[in-house]
Amino acid sequence: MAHRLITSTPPAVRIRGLRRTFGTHVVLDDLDLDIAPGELVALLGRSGSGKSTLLRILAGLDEPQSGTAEIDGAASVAFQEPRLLPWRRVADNVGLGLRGRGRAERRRRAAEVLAEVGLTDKTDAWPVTLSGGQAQRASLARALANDPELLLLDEPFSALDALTRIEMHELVLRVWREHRPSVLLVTHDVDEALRLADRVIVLAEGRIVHESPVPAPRPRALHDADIARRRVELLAHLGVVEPQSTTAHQETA
Ligand SMILES: Nc1ncnc2c1ncn2[C@@H]1O[C@H](COP(=O)(O)OP(=O)(O)OP(=O)(O)O)[C@@H](O)[C@H]1O
Repeated sequence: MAHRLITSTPPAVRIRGLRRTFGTHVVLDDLDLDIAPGELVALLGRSGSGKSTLLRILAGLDEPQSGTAEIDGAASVAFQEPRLLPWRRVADNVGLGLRGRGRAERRRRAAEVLAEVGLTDKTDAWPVTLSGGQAQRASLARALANDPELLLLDEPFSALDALTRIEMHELVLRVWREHRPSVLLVTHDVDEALRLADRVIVLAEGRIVHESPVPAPRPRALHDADIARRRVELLAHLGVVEPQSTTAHQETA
């Protein structure tokens, strides 16, 4: 089943027939997906369903056995762990992706994106002195530094406490509104997906088994009937609740 977005503009990401196996284990199985320019897509799936593998392929960190993943422009990635180099100050970490530019230009751009994520006061700090939330902001700043057309986020909020996570949601939405990259956000958290995404997709057995556009304007109330119905639907596709409760909920929603 092909999952294509009907759009008049060419997609920012075009994935066709993607297949990745590890030995006999088929992780991605003939996967098709389009992401529109400026679209924020959340990717849900059970542990081991291949979410990170897909993201790594898009980031150029892994190769599929067959199929294509085309990106219109540059991609940057932020991981669950901030992955800051401990022997470099925050601004130098943020400037790492700006190879080919002079040191002064890297510093200037690092200062710009650090201001954007609210970390100006940590410009010259060592990574070890940052809180978890600050380190994740620095990681986001590094991903933004080269002004990517595609931002790949691999569970960047999952290790954060609930309040910091909400702050990060707001930050990502602000950055996204301002720069309008396409975003692919890998998450385990159905509510996070429903709060942030234009479209939520579910990966299982190497394929996209469900997708749910989320038309509600932001900020979103998670108790809204439409969102609540989508949550039950998504949980059913993740195998967390019985499919019949989706139907029951739909009838009452
Ligand atoms: N380098 C590798 N060598 C062998 N198997 C791998 C490798 N990378 C991933 N896998 C396997 O591929 C499957 C998918 O892994 P992946 O990390 O993409 O899943 P995921 O959906 O991101 O999981 P999680 O939510 O737990 O992070 C898993 O079964 C994993 O063990």
